Amino acid sequence: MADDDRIVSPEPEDAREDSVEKSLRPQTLGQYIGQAPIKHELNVYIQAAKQREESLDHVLLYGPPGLGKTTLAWVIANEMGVQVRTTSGPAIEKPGDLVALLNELQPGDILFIDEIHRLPKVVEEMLYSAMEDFYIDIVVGQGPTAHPVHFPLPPFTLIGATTRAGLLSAPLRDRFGIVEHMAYYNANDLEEIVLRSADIFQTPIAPEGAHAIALRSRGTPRIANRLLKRVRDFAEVSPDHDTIDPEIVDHALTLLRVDSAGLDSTDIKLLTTMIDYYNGGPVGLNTLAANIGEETETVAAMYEPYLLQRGFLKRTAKGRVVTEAGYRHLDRPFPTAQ
Ligand SMILES: Nc1ncnc2c1ncn2[C@@H]1O[C@H](COP(=O)(O)OP(=O)(O)OP(=O)(O)O)[C@@H](O)[C@H]1O
Ligand SMILES: [Mg+2]
Repeated sequence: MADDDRIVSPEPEDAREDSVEKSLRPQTLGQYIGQAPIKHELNVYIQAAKQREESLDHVLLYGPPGLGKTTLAWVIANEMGVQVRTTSGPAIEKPGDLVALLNELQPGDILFIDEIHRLPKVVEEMLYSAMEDFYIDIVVGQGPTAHPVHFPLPPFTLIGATTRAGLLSAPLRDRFGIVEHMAYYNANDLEEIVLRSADIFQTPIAPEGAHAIALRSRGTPRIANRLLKRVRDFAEVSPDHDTIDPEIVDHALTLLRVDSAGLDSTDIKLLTTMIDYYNGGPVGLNTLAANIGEETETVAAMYEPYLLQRGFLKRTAKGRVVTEAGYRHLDRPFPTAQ
């Protein structure tokens, strides 16, 4: 199965899912569920910036895909009462693309750059003066007529989002006054997100049903919303379930091969390969990836983070090791030292 076909992939499935997501996006900090420490901090900075009638300091949001970075950027714009322009690192190919974007900003506006770790170096370097002192120097013309032009910018806020904070250069990272790490959501927050989305879809759901979906959503709102949509289909065609309850959730997600902890068949293959062929580890990531027929990068980015976070896997100096909780989840006896 290709990675982007995984029902529990944290990446958006397609353009259709993208548009459903837009309809589910909270508009205000009050509607934004979970991430309490981040909301609290941002609320202070937003109120302070508004009182001083200044633009908000630049914000860097980092964390795994699907946790609500893009959503939060729109919420911030809404709370500040400013416009937001969105783009992404790979979309800004040359300095002229950045100039065009910056040129359209009104004072206080937000420029949102997704996947900011993928900005070309020349563009990144232009951002330094833009972020720090609100100007850029560009060279106009070619050959003997080329001359530098000093281009002042309105005060603006850059919001950068990245799943790979470690790939950002220090000079860029240091220019963000506000740096927030997005954490996986707990089951209560995900339950609330599912209930809110079901309300928007006008789908009847029991709180226990929402909780059952939450437990299988890998700490990720995007996955919670996707599982809700799939379960809703099952509930709608089922003669004896008009409300989503734990029974129909279990039925639907078992058919879709998402287990009680949100693991799919690849996650399980990964863990059982480690147990059956390597005594639970330690195993190197490359070896493991080759064994289950996946790219190392894919295992590192898509499978491992959640297994680590759930405590089914741990990293050691010698490689990855299946934990006792991992064995228990698979109903396998944990080997005791002899
Ligand atoms: N705190 C939240 N409360 C309610 N819904 C949320 C929250 N966070 C995210 N969502 C929902 O989850 C979906 C994914 O969020 P979003 O697109 O912002 O994720 P992302 O972190 O930008 O992902 P990516 O890294 O793939 O760009 C959206 O449909 C959004 O409505
Ligand atoms: Mg996003």
